[in-house]
Order: sequence, then C-alpha cells, then structure tokens
Amino acid sequence: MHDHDDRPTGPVDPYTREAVSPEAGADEHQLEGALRPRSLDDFVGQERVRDQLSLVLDSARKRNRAPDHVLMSGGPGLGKTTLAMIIAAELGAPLRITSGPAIERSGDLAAVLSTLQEGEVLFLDEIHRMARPAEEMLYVAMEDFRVDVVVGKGPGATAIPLEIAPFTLVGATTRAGMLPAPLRDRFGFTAHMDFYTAQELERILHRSAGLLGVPLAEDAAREIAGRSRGTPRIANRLLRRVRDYAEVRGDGVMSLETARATLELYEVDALGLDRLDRAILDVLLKRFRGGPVGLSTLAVSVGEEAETVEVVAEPFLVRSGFLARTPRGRVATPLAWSHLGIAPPPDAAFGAAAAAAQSGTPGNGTSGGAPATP
Ligand SMILES: Nc1ncnc2c1ncn2[C@@H]1O[C@H](COP(=O)(O)OP(=O)(O)OP(=O)(O)O)[C@@H](O)[C@H]1O
Ligand SMILES: [Mg+2]
Repeated sequence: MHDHDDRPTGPVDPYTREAVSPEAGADEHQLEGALRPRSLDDFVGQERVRDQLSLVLDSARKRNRAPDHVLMSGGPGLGKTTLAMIIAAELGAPLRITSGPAIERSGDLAAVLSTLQEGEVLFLDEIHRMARPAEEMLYVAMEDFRVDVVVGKGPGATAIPLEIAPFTLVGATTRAGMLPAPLRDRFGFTAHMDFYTAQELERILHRSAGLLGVPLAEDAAREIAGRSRGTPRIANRLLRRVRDYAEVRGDGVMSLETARATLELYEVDALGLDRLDRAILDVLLKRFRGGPVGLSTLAVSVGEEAETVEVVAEPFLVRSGFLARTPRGRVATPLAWSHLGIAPPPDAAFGAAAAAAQSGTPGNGTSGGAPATP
C-alpha cells in the first residue's frame, strides 16, 4: 500500500535536483522508497518531532477520531514525505498524495477533497505552491470539512456547500515562511525538521546498508555521514554510490578506502560541500570579494534559480559557518576563504560574519529538534 512513487506530478521541481547522481532514473527513486522507514520506531532522529507526533497519533487513536492536521517544515531530503507515509501507516489509514504545483485551480482541489474517505490522510507536498483560490477552499475544508462548489459565472454564480469526510491533512513545505498565516494557523502543530547529527546519519547508513545487503565498515559509515550535509537523502545516495564502487571496482565491501575514493570521484569534499555549494562560495569570493551580494545576483552567477540556492544550498552553508546572511546581502566568512584556500583581500567584508564563523563549527549540523510551535 505504500509502494507508490512519492514524487508528485506537476512541473519540474528545483528541489529534486540530484546532488550526486544527475542521471538517476526510476530505479533510484524506487530504491529511495525501499530505504524509507515504515514506522515511527524505524524513523531515526528528530526526537522532538517524533515525540510530538506520537502524542497526536495516540490521542487520535484513543478518541477514534482523525488526528489534527500536521504541517511539516524543513529542507529537502530531511524526511517529510517519509513521515507523512508513516502517519498514515501508524493510523492504518489510506493515504492520498498530491502537491501544490498540481493544484492550479480550486476545482483540482475540490476533486481531491470530495472523494476522500473518512479518516484518510491527505498529503499535500509543497503546499506553499498551491494556487491562491485553492488555498481559501482548503481553509474551509480543514476547519469545517466542507467544500463550497461554485456553480455558474458572474452575478448568477452560486456556491453549493458540500460536506466532505473528516480527514487529516499533512502539509509539507520547504518554506514555511511563505505560507499565509491563516493557513498555518489551521494546522494542529508544525513539525520543524532540522539537519541530522553525524551519529544519526550513521545509524541511517547502517540500516540502509543492511537493507541493500552490502557490508558497511564502521569507519566508512562515519566518513559518509560526515559528508552528507546533515541530510538522510544525501547519505543514502552517497551510500548507493559507494556500494556501486565496492561492487564494481572493489571487493564488495564498503570500506573506508572505498568510501573515500567514491566521495572523491563524485566531488563531495571533506566537509560535505558539493559542486553547487562550492560554486556559490567560489563566485562569492572571486567575483564579489566575499560580498555582501544579493541572493538573486548570486543565483544568476552560478546559473541556478534563487529559490534553489536559498532552499537547497544556503541553509547548510549558513549552518556550517561558511556564509552569513546580513541585511545587505550574503557574506563569506573567514572559514569560506580558508576552505577554498584563497587569501581574503584586506578590505573583505566580514563584520558580523567573522563572529558567526568563530562560533559555528564546520561539518554536520547539530542535533535535530528545533522547538516546534504547538
Ligand atoms: N529519519 C529518517 N530515518 C531514516 N531514513 C530517512 C529519515 N528521513 C529520511 N530518510 C531517508 O531519506 C530519503 C528522503 O526522505 P524524504 O523523501 O522523506 O524527504 P523530504 O523531506 O520529503 O524531501 P523533499 O523536500 O525533497 O520532498 C527517504 O527515502 C528515506 O530513505
Ligand atoms: Mg518529499
């Protein structure tokens, strides 16, 4: 029942840009599905989110009612889709998957809402990209389990209220800040997904290696975890490349040596920075003398959408102390200069960034579990 592809239909999404393996086809996506934990117990890390969620689910089960709507916010590959599937599985409820970009008109949403079964979990991915009129329809549906279907046009148009089955909406967004307040307020709680610690990623890697049936050495797991940008999807993807290497060029064991060779081959550096990360820092240092520079200028210079730079690359660069966001624009920290091996010009803008780099530790994100708004 959970074997469907979780990739929502709709326009191409900048977030699904492959970090390591651009040629990844359907097979890779199937594999990603195969490595997905199926229960809350299997879900590694994000202790606070898991705790919050299990309380909501237990209480719903006890009252025999559909649980409150849940909003999940966090960067790509941190486990939002996985958690949505787990919610449905834990409730034993059917799961319907759609996404913001797929809902272009309110009629698209009405068609989904009016065919929901009682207790069904509706997963709305990239909820911040839904069309405005649909958003308003969703407010009513979430609160009153009702859809107002508009019949006719102009002055003669009438709204016919249609009752819908009580359901649980699970919304996911990489940009919670873009959600209008009335929509955000209609969720029972927001699960904030944070970067994973290196230890959590190691556990995920060992679990995945077990599922792939390929032996993984402790030190190799540590090496891969340290270079996975705090993100399970990246960890699993790197693991699959290390597996390839071990099977094709090695002795079938994922050793430290194999892991290092693979990571070098795919241009993932010692601190986990990938090509885009380095391209951003490179442009920032060489063309803009360390900044400050505006997000859109920076994005154009590396040939990416501003949103991709902001959502995919920046959070990790900021978290690891390479980059600071200031009111005047993005600024490189001393760590960025030293990591790229370039001497900063005497007039390089550090300012607040220098302090930020001193207190920030490079490498993986710190422990998950940012406080959630109840
Ligand atoms: N907590 C976790 N424990 C184990 N594996 C995880 C965890 N979170 C994510 N994964 C793995 O990472 C992969 C990516 O997770 P998922 O698809 O849920 O991310 P997402 O937040 O929905 O990303 P996007 O914003 O790109 O849709 C999953 O296939 C799963 O195997
Ligand atoms: Mg997802």
